[in-house]
Amino acid sequence: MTALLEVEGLVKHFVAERSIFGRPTAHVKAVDGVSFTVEAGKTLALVGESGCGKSTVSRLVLRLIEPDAGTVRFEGRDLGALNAEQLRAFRRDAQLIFQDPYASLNPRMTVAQILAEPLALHALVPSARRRERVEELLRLVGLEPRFARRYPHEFSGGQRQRIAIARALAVEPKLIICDEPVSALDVSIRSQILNLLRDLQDRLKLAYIFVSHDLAVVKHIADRVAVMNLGTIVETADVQTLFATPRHPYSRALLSAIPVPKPRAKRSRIVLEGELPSALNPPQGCRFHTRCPYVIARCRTEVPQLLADSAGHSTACHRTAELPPPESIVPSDGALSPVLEKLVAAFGVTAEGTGRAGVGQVETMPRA
Ligand SMILES: Nc1ncnc2c1ncn2[C@@H]1O[C@H](COP(=O)(O)OP(=O)(O)OP(=O)(O)O)[C@@H](O)[C@H]1O
Repeated sequence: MTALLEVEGLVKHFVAERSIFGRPTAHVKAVDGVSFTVEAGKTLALVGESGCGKSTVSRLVLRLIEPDAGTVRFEGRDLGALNAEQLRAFRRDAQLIFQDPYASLNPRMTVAQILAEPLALHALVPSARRRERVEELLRLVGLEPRFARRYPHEFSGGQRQRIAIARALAVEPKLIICDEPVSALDVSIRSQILNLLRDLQDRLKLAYIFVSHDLAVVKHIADRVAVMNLGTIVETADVQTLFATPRHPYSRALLSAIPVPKPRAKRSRIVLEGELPSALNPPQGCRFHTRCPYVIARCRTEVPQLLADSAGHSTACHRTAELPPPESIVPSDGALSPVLEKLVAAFGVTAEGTGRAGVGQVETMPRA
């Protein structure tokens, strides 16, 4: 069966510097050969530190920017080969929800106008039925229909994200890209929005690409996870598999950086040593080698391929077979899974008091 979305070999380099004659002299390798699939009705989480290329992948998938190379197929059709009318139809099928709903909602429009706009644009509902559909959409995201007359500034952050979700749903999409949809929200309402997204997925058979730097949130929502580092995917697996047996040293470091809810709990956070590389000048060979505790000579010269095992767990690391099992390096006070189960219950905890790096960030120290 064909996946809803198939992304293959996607590349996007941005010009970072030009000579005085206007010729490009430096490029940011934002996305450099990314491949993944998303099944209908399922969630793929794209995780990684800030600047690893998650948002650029999202914009490429939605064809908001053109790739330098690679293909994106939606329901088997190459988006690069669509004519204007087909691209318009695709824009209905695939929607985007942003981190900051306030910035994405027009402050001068009422909620009714905001939700009616896509209905009119895609000629989905006759004008006489629009009010009814707006009320239906509000109920779908847990808001009262009487809110339709209000403006975005009259709502809380969580309510505004519900309005943004309702607007995305107005066109009955098959895929929604959620770009850090709960990062800007209060911890107390993050779980409400995540539960809403899951509930809507079950009811409407939606597929999500869930972009996040926060693995604790990802555990709660994803079916599959793709871990990105400097424009490439280094590991991809089912969510349970990735959390229980992360293979790539970068995934292990990211997982160990999830804050533990109990301040006194023993934890063994992996603090990486070495130079923090940039997408402007990524390291040769494996892009993680400057920070990898298991680096060998081969890693400095040869790019590791993303290779899948028979269970569909893919890793791009020359040393996958030789590394110690994650249990021996991650927690010092018990198995990984129970620790993470507690995190799920308490996800959304901040990085306060857990080290210098933020949530989802790997702490990197210069090598002595
Ligand atoms: N239009 C652009 N022009 C030049 N460089 C860009 C552009 N857009 C993104 N970049 C660069 O590409 C790299 C990847 O950026 P991207 O926003 O995709 O990462 P991200 O993982 O989504 O990070 P964040 O979580 O901080 O948004 C970064 O180095 C960024 O500075």
